[in-house]
Amino acid sequence: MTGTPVLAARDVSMVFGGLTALSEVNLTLDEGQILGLIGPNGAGKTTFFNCLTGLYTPTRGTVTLRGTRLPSDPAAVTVAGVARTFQNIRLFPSMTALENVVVGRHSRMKQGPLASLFHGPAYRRGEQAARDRSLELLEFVGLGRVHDELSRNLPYGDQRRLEIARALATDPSVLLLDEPTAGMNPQETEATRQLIFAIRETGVAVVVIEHDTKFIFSLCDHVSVLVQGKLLVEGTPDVVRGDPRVIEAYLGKPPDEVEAEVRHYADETADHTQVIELDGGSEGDKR
Ligand SMILES: Nc1ncnc2c1ncn2[C@@H]1O[C@H](COP(=O)(O)OP(=O)(O)OP(=O)(O)O)[C@@H](O)[C@H]1O
Repeated sequence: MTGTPVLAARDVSMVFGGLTALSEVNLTLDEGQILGLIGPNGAGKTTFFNCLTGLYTPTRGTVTLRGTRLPSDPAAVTVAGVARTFQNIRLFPSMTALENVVVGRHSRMKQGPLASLFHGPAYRRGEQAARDRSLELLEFVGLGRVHDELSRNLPYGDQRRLEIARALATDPSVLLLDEPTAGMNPQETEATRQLIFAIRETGVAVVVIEHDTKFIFSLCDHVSVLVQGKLLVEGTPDVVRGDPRVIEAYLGKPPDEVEAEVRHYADETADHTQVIELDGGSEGDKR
């Protein structure tokens, strides 16, 4: 792909005291791409997301969005067009699903303090537009029917999707998802895979952290593998899953089991492709 990447990290390092959590990590995310970030526990994946979203200021290196350097300020990064979800769900439990999404929408609104103080017509129009867009997004993620439920009463999988709707409410160019299928059953995981394809179709590029490699390899155009804070391998799912260093480092298998693992993944993917074709899968499936 040519042109300026939508998101680029160059030589990002993050040192906590004596611990180097990230060492000169690079990432290039192109328009329309779904990129997977995998690696063992403690590899630095969430730290990297924190550096991309301004929560941490990298010790060294830069992060740019369409060529412009991003500030070390999470709110400003959101306004610039990078949204994220967290590994641990961070909803407002006593608010409804709709209210949670409207909160995300507010980061996009340009209401001045006087408008909100006097609740004038401009304020009311803005609030109505935020509500309408939030309802649309709830429909998009499959939660329209429960928009009035308190978020704490929603099943776990729905809470994860609600977080995605709230992130989308900020109108991002890039969406970062930290373990979006953690704790989900296979049906919910598949629904999430389809949702991410649908998000890409709306023009949002996506980076996904996930431990479920089957999910990552069947979802992503490009996969980066972090091990001990360093980029070990990157490339297409085929390149990455066939790399013995990945299987050995990531799955902790001794070399003589590597070949069996590679065969296992290849077989599973072949089976999966067949199911999708029988079901007449979407465009996203065929990528
Ligand atoms: N704020 C912090 N202060 C000190 N050390 C930190 C901080 N945040 C992360 N670390 C350390 O950085 C390393 C990378 O952690 P990180 O959470 O980024 O890994 P991860 O790949 O996301 O792991 P997991 O898959 O378990 O979520 C770990 O050794 C962790 O203890």
